[in-house]
Amino acid sequence: MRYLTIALAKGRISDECTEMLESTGLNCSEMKIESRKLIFTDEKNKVKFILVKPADVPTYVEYGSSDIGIVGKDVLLEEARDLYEPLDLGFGICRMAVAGPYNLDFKSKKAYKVATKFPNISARYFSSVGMDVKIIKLSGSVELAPLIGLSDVIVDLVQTGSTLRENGLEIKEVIADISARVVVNKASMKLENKRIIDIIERLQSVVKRS
Ligand SMILES: Nc1ncnc2c1ncn2[C@@H]1O[C@H](COP(=O)(O)OP(=O)(O)OP(=O)(O)O)[C@@H](O)[C@H]1O
Ligand SMILES: O=P(O)(O)OC[C@H]1O[C@H](OP(=O)(O)OP(=O)(O)O)[C@H](O)[C@@H]1O
Repeated sequence: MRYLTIALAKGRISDECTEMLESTGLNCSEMKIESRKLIFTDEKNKVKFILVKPADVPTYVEYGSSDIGIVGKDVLLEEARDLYEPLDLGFGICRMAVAGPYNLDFKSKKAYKVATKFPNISARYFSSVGMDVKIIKLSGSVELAPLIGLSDVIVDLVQTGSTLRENGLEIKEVIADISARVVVNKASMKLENKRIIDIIERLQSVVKRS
């Protein structure tokens, strides 16, 4: 039996990911130990886990280097890869939103400058509402951009709203609800259907219980 490979997003969602996988009976406990190791093997279940940057999870899965991936919906919307997305895991919950200063009249629909880590999501959203915008790609601390005149608004993730509030910004429009999702390579779903469906069903039963 060949190993199935599961790509996990490093960072914010990785702990909840490993906990959920562990509660399905898979063994990835080694991943919780602080180390620089990026690949882990569950010999009993013939599964390998790889730890990659969130934005790279869809790439590994689309090319078949991983059969399964677990990653935020924000990354899936931004990367728009050709994958199956069979399951919402119900954690990593936040929203993708347009935000700007309290005094900005967003409804005036003028030609805004938009700072964001998500240029594709932003371009699609503003085109769908018929607004002509200039998109400025940043890598983080996006809330800073309107404060120092780099942009008029931002498109970013909002969870508690603290980052917006503490920088004098508010949500103008919500673009999408975000949470961690399971994705599957299309060929793997055919070739390893039974094993992959088994993992999805086990994850699904843990999601229902939580
Ligand atoms: N404030 C937040 N609240 C809840 N979930 C979030 C929040 N910010 C990000 N996420 C979710 O967690 C995932 C990982 O976020 P994380 O901050 O670890 O990575 P990143 O900063 O997007 O990636 P990179 O390390 O490449 O910069 C995101 O893709 C998103 O789905
Ligand atoms: O609504 P909140 O609970 O304040 O969370 C939202 C913040 O969390 C994320 O940033 P992150 O911490 O990943 O840092 P970043 O700016 O480097 O992306 C996101 O980009 C927001 O800035």
